[in-house]
Amino acid sequence: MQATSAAALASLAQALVVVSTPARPDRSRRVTRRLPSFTRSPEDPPGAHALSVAPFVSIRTSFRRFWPYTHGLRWLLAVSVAAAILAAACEVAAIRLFGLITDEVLSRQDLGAFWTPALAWLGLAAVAGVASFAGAYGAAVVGERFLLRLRDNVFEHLQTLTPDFFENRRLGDLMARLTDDIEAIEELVASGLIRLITALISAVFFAAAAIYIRWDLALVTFALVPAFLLMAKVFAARFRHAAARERYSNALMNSTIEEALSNQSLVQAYNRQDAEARRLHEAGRGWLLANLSQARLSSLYGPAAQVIETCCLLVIIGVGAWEIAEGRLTIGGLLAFAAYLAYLYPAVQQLGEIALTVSEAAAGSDRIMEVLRARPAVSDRRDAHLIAPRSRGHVEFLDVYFTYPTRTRPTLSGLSFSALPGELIVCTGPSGAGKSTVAKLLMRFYDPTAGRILLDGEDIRDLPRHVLRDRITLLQQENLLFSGTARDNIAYGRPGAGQAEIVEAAVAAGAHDFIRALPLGYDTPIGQRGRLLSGGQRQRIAIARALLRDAPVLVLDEPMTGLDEPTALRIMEPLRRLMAGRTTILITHDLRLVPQAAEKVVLEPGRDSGRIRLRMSRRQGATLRGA
Ligand SMILES: Nc1ncnc2c1ncn2[C@@H]1O[C@H](COP(=O)(O)OP(=O)(O)OP(=O)(O)O)[C@@H](O)[C@H]1O
Repeated sequence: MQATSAAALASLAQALVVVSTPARPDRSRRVTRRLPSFTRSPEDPPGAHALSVAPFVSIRTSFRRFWPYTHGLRWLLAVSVAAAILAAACEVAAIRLFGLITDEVLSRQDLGAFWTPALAWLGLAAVAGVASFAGAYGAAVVGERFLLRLRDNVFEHLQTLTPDFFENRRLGDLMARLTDDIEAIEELVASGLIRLITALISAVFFAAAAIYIRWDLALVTFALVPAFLLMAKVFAARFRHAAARERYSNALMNSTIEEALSNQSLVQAYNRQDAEARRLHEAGRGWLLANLSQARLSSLYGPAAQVIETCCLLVIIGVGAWEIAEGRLTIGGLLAFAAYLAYLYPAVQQLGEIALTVSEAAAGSDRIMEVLRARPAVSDRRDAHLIAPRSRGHVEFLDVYFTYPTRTRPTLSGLSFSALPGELIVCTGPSGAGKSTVAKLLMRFYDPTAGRILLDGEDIRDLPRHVLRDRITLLQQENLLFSGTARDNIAYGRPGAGQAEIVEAAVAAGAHDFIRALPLGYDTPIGQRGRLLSGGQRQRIAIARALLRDAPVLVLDEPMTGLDEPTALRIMEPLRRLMAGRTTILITHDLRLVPQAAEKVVLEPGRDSGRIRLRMSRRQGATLRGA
């Protein structure tokens, strides 16, 4: 008889535990993906070498680095934790009521005793519901605001880096860092922290409640808790490597997609669609392998935890049945005890899972830390100051030497020239001689290795970079336009410019007529990088933008590139208007459109030493501007 009731109890307890086991929250808002080993795999498609693996940083260092971003959100973080704790406390009390109902109502078959605890239970459920909502929503607000703030900050930092940083990286990889990796940090610092505190406090609550009912029985079952934690520790180390591998293959895949799609006209013109599809397939396969290995680890973790949980359950049922038979425990007491454990183990298990999520998040954090550690090739001096409020536009290169950081041979060796205010200097020479490098040095994208560059007699390193760049307009070889409207692109030269000024600049640039003929006039979208326009039209928009900017120094880097002769001739007039009254450095290897008499700086790669020699000829007479 006793054996039958013990068996019934056991199955009841089992059912209770199954039913009352709380739903486990998603471990991560991102899909978690893991892999055990991390070396660049032979499956990596070509181009993988352009990606680097971020060095591992300790989780504590990552946390300390990003914790300040929670500033102003910490109160909400505390509220979320408090609400989650309140919800857990309500659950503890509800389980107690359940035990009470079992003993007082079900065992004694006394319906009269049912109503008071039932109402109390209902009240607790309502409070727990509100608290859960507040906790979850509060955590979401903290997480999202944290993400926004961190992304803004990382993006701002990226914009302080000089163009060489971007030239040495793949855009898809940077995009992945600004999206997925930043989310990973959020899981480490904001939602991860909330989950950790909540799980810890829930574990303490349910453990205390179980001890309250039967401390000796509780101690027996707690003995298995360290097994959970040990298991999580073993898994966590593998997860970190797996996540790093996944981050890497994700970035590789993003880069492949970004490059293939942004160069579609080239891909199609060269019939390379299949090759690009294969490249993406290989990158996708790498990602697939990474995800499958992660899935293996995740799938192993669940059943392993289940085994430990089942051991605990069997101990409770066995000992509990015996205790009831001995009259030392009521059925309600055993059920409540089992229910507490049913809540306790997921909380403990969640603690273990948080360790895994944090390990995974750390892989994303490593990649963001790497970006944040990057320093611009040039920076403002502490004592950088504004010299004259208006620049005359006198540019001088004094014995300038320059070697690119990734090169050993100098690109410029002892370059000297001077452009007086309003003067035109033509910088010419064969391809690769260093002409565009002159523009990069003047804009301070790099600093000379030796020698000085002066603007109005002051070393440009003594000027704040934004002041220097306000005084120089760069019209690049490749016309860089945004995907907005014609108006947006011209106004980019001077934010806040009115319609009349925009039209005036467009008229002077010879762009007004074709813009007016566009379907929506100035409001016509010009496509990604202005690709809905012709090369000459793009150039004229760029000239209008430069006119609006109205800086005293103008650097024209191969302004006729890609234009046929008639188009180039049509551009000459707007260019002349742009150059009028400005110091102009015209970089070109094509002297056909440059008057013979223009003053020239000729860059020549040296024949014997491989160094670059400078020959400069200054001639008087008509210049392009005056022609
Ligand atoms: N970011 C860079 N990092 C390393 N080397 C570079 C970088 N940019 C240019 N170089 C090298 O510096 C040299 C000069 O390049 P630059 O672009 O100044 O030549 P250029 O005279 O303007 O050529 P072109 O007329 O073909 O545009 C080249 O050998 C080039 O490979």
